[in-house]
Amino acid sequence: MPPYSAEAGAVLALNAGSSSVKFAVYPAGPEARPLARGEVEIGGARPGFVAYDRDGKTIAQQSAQDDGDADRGSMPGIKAVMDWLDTFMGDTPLLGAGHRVVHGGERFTAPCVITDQVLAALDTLTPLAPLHQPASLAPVRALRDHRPQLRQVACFDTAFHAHMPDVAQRLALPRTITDQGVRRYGFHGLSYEHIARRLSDIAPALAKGRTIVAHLGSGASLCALRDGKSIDTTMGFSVLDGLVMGTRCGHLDPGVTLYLAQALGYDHDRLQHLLYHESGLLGVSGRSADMRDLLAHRDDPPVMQALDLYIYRLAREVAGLVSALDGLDGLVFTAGVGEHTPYVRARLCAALGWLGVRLDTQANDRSAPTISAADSAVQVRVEPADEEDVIRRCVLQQIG
Ligand SMILES: Nc1ncnc2c1ncn2[C@@H]1O[C@H](COP(=O)(O)OP(=O)(O)O)[C@@H](O)[C@H]1O
Ligand SMILES: CC(=O)OP(=O)(O)O
Ligand SMILES: [Mg+2]
Repeated sequence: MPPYSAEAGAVLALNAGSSSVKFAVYPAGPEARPLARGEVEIGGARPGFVAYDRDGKTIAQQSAQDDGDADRGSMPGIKAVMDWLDTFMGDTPLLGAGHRVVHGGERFTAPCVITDQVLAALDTLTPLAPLHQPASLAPVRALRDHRPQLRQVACFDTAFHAHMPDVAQRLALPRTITDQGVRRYGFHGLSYEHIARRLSDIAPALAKGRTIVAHLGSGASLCALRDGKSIDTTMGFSVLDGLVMGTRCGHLDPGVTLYLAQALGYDHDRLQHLLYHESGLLGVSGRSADMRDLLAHRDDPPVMQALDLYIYRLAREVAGLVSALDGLDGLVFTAGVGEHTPYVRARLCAALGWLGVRLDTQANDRSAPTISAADSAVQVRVEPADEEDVIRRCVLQQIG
């Protein structure tokens, strides 16, 4: 039985990303500490799920069977989590579940309860995020099948950027096109919202200032925060823009896609696969999309080229956002690579030396909360990503 007042009930937060679904169960009250959290691996070497208690102890571990459980579309992983949750919760009612939904389009700029109509509207956004949107909505459907009465809430990755200035949203295309929603949206908004809130708690001066947050995971983007609000970000119309990512290309001259289509006969599906799954660190290194693997093979020249390009493009994009912000007070690293890779942080900070960024090498090596030196003109921090907490707050607000 969970160690809290059972009558109060609990809420579930599901964060479907490109390589996993993270989940957390919380007491339905002001307490932000999850009762349990875990991760569903989709595909990969060991599909299945694992859950941890409040102290990080493994309390459930289950491998998917060999009968197609790795298929994300049918979300058997979620079913396994729900079965486990039924036991874990005992008589405690589950009051609601919240989901990270990658695309809210022009219509959904705030969290909302998912009705049949909302779900149908979110389905129509799939062409805007062809791989992520179905992955976001699959857990919604799986939960609806498992618990038809459960209230579900959608929390949008795009919403945090909905009020960026017009120049940051606009593409230099004819208005007949941009009027149809072809514009820059930005993503990873739940992660940025969490960091903005954290900064207001732990570094209020920085929270009011000009800060760039580097969300470096499988997908990667930067967000320029002024007074805690997004004023620009590196992902745009799609999750392909901006930084070099694990398997995505980042910023790419559109002429390349025209050339591939015309001269090399690439059709839509082949182009999509190339840009989403075969490019980025994987494409350049020819070895892996995983930063840990790449760091272990730095003596391999294509691996080093991939790392060099990753850092170079990060530094260029940071410089672009410094211009948008008219300067820089803070730089915050978050998500898998951002939190766990001193090498990437050290190289990026070295490339930003011209801005007065100075690193405390020892603090960086142990991924301390503050990794800039005392004489640095920019405060550099490391903060764990916690999209689940943002989802928790949205659920409590919507069902409260
Ligand atoms: N300890 C680590 N050292 C280096 N890289 C790591 C470490 N842990 C995770 N990563 C990197 O983080 C990536 C996943 O980040 P994460 O934020 O969990 O991604 P997502 O939420 O997009 O699935 C992995 O591909 C891996 O490259
Ligand atoms: C928006 C996006 O790229 O998400 P992820 O990092 O989970 O792939
Ligand atoms: Mg993520």
